[in-house]
Amino acid sequence: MSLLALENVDFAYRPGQPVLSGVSLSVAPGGHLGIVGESGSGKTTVLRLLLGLAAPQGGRVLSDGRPLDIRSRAALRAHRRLVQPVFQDPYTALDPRMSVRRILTEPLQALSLPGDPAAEVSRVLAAVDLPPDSAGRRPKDFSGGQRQRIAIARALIARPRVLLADEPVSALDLSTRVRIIDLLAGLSRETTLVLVSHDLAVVAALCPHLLVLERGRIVEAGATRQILDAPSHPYTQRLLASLPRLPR
Ligand SMILES: Nc1ncnc2c1ncn2[C@@H]1O[C@H](COP(=O)(O)OP(=O)(O)OP(=O)(O)O)[C@@H](O)[C@H]1O
Repeated sequence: MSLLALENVDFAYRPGQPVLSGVSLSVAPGGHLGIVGESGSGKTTVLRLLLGLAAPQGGRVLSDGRPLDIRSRAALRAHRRLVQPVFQDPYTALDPRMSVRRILTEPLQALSLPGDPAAEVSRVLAAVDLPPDSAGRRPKDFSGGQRQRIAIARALIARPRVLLADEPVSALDLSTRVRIIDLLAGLSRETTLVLVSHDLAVVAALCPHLLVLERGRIVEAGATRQILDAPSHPYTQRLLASLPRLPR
């Protein structure tokens, strides 16, 4: 069964201006999914719906097989335990006034998760390769790549089954990018990644499944390697020609 799905979803921020039309997708355990498309094609909006930050006007979002009603606090809490986000910019994603310990333990409190917070903080800091004494420091004491590690640790502390990542490395320099990609690639089998990225090399490295969005519609979906090798839709062909390619 899928962990997360969109079924025939329509969405508009403003009436009469559709942003997503008839979008269906399904995230199976371990089936890392990459989402690509031109700027404005609706990638971030797909992630917002998957996160439960907005509800579609047509179709439905399935959370662990059940229709998600974001008006229900209980349903949203259950959904947040299933799905956690990582955003693009590690500089704005972390509250500068908080210690790393507080940043990391906040989701535990918000979701009333069991377990010893100190042990959980140690667990996730180790998972993202940060030293244990990071907990007492503040975001300003860390580099961009280290801040993104903190953001990933915050997402992981709730032991989500799906990590939704919106351009998680595009704000980082090249060598840091590679290290964060390695970190995401090494996620435990229990965590499935849904990744939006402009960088096809990043998507190809992390996601065996790919979905191509053009102006709010899916024009191609399937095995990443197959689509990159032989894109069947003209939009995908143009997109591949205009985006950075994976060196082979
Ligand atoms: N909060 C909003 N209110 C109104 N329109 C919005 C809002 N957010 C996005 N849009 C519009 O919805 C469309 C899709 O935006 P979205 O951010 O999902 O695209 P994207 O593919 O993620 O783009 P990018 O790659 O530039 O981040 C765009 O036309 C955008 O202008």
